[in-house]
Amino acid sequence: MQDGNGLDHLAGERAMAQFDLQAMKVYLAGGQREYEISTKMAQLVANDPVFSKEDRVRLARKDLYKNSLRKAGHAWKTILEKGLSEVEGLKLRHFVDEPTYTDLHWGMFIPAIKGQGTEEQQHKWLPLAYKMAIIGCYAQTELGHGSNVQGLETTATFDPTTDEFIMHSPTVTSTKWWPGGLGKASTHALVYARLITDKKDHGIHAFIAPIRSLEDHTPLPNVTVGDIGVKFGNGGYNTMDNGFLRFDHVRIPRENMLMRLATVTKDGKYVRSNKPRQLGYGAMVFVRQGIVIDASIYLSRAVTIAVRYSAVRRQFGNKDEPGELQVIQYRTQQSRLFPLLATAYAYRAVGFWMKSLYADVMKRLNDNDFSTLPEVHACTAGLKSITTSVTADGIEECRKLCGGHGFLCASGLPELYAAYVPACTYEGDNTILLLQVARFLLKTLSQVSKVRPVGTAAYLGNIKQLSTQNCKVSQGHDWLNTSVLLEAFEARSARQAAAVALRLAKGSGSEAEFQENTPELVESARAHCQLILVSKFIEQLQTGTPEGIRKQLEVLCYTYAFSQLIDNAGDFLATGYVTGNQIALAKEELKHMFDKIRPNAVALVDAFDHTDDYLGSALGRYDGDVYTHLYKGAFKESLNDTVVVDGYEEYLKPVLTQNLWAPHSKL
Ligand SMILES: CCCCCCCCCCCCCCCCCCCCCC(=O)SCCNC(=O)CCNC(=O)[C@H](O)C(C)(C)COP(=O)(O)OP(=O)(O)OC[C@H]1O[C@@H](n2cnc3c(N)ncnc32)[C@H](O)[C@@H]1OP(=O)(O)O
Ligand SMILES: Cc1cc2nc3c(=O)[nH]c(=O)nc-3n(C[C@H](O)[C@H](O)[C@H](O)COP(=O)(O)OP(=O)(O)OC[C@H]3O[C@@H](n4cnc5c(N)ncnc54)[C@H](O)[C@@H]3O)c2cc1C
Repeated sequence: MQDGNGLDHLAGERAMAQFDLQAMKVYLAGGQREYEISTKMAQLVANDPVFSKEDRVRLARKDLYKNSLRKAGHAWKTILEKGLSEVEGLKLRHFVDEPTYTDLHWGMFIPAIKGQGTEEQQHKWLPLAYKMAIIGCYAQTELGHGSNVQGLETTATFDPTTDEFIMHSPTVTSTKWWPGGLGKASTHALVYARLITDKKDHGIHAFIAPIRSLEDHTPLPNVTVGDIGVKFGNGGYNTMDNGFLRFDHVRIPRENMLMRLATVTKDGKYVRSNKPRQLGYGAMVFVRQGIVIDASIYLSRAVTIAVRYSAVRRQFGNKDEPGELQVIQYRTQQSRLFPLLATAYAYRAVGFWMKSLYADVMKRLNDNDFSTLPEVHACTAGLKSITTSVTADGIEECRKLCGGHGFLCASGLPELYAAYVPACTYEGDNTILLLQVARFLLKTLSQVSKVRPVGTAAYLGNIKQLSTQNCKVSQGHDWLNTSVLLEAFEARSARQAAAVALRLAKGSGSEAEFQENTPELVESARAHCQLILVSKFIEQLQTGTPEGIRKQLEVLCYTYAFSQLIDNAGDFLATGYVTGNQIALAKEELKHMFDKIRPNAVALVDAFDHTDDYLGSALGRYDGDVYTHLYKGAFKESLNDTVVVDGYEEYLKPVLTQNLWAPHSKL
């Protein structure tokens, strides 16, 4: 059997690297301490058989889910027994690499209580949640409404005679539908419902509703709850018990309404705090900011697989070189693969920045400073949208880049895609989120003469200059100036936003006109987000990047920016800021960047430091021994458990042995 020469090829690839690999690993991990924790947790998970991912795509749903419960329980036990810190626990969860109920418990239930609960409520619920004596989920979406949160139908009606809320699901469409962890695991749900006091509807508020017995886990009286069914793909998101939930006049104590933003008194009086109601969306902002770095991780996994495999795989050849060519040598392969590699790096850098942005807004909110909230909302919503869409498409592109073998589950790519693609929908449908960004841009532009825009919208303060001056690039290397590049992205975004704002301003201001212009609004939001991504990648590079990796990061940064410019050339040209010739010059520069990436490509994906266990891919193995492992893998296929397939006697043999012509055959 041919072993594909994989080992030799990747060793040769690694020898070509022109940067400090270790420094890059530390940079991508977010620092030396994070790097050490990451390495430790990756080993811990890889060496523990309970966390094995083997056969995940072959398990029936019930077994898959039970195994996922086993892993989550074991993870929790490991965290407690080893006394792991929060950062270590999160890393452990990361390497376990399975969506599960604990994600929603820690990722949304707890943050929502922290953000919306009073101090007293936090003291009551958080200790229980922290020791997992209760398991919580985030029950917002219903069968009838997900994006339109204000349209939710579940009611929480206050009964002053008993000092309780009556939780009720009045219609089929009011059934809670989708919450992760709700289906089978949760004991409590954070329910978003219409608050009604004295027949008055005060809109959507959050309530903690017990849903399962803490004694035997059975649903509480008048609660109907279960799993919504099998989802897209094998394995993937099917380890999660996304659930449904209905209440039939279920009573909960008044104190179970989270009352930081609004209160209902014992006698039924509704009192709003002076804090903005948008703080009720805080858990979503928290998760959205984290999704950007997650996008980088998922994309980097796919890219690692595709780059390593492209260096191992050989097809055709040319007269000038002996043997067949590695497919990574082909320009078309590079032009599809290297921008994705650069994108994974870009999202990592921007993800780091998002963390600081979020930390800053939290500090401000604690000091009752709400001034940056709209910008942070636009940023988190927009970048969540762009990065998840690009990553989902990027994983699929990596699958295609691996040819036929990419279609096998052994490549790791189909399951990666299935687990990732719902990120385009959950935590806000990506189009809905871009429309939020567009509304923010319109509002900012409408106030630009009075209020100087700040943060990521600051460039809109220069709208006049950006609308009148054109791009100065006359030779390819003119593009290798970050201010020239940034100005191009700023001008394109400012002009697109201004154009649609002007069109709307000329109209009657009706909702129908707004709707008519939503495609352009979405495009302008996308342009704004692409500008943020490019500018923050550049900014991150300019702030203390170690010498041994700076050059490579610059190459990746230009690769990212040029590919964005070229992929969106239509928009750039339509704004009139750049010419066709300038785009052509950027294309040439991009090819030069590919030449610089090529000798470093394998080392650049090694720097992501994904272990073989975590990647779970025969094509993306560190040693490049692809063919041996694909071949060995086939013997794990359950159809090969017997040499003669089950079903032969009943169904194959009769076909083979009847020896009759089909009645109407003309053969
Ligand atoms: C192993 C064990 C080990 C243990 C170890 C530990 C393991 C731990 C593991 C931990 C891992 C963690 C990972 C988590 C994973 C999670 C997975 C994901 C799950 C997915 C969850 C979900 O899927 S959960 C549902 C999300 N469902 C949406 O996402 C609905 C979208 N729909 C909207 O989001 C709104 O509905 C929409 C459109 C804005 C209209 O809102 P609306 O109706 O109120 O109307 P408007 O548009 O008028 O907005 C009114 C004004 O609010 C402003 N504004 C709007 N939103 C704002 C906001 N967020 N912040 C600030 N401001 C905001 C806006 O800008 C306006 O401002 P202005 O008035 O100034 O213009
Ligand atoms: C795997 C997964 C996990 C989830 N986990 C949770 C959870 O834990 N808790 C929870 O509460 N929810 C959860 N959800 C639900 C999720 O948050 C919603 O599905 C999401 O917010 C989208 O809402 P929707 O389903 O109502 O889509 P819809 O809004 O019905 O979208 C359908 C289509 O209509 C378009 N559309 C809708 N409104 C407009 C508009 N105004 N303008 C233009 N286009 C529009 C959308 O762009 C989309 O193309 C989960 C969903 C998934 C898939």
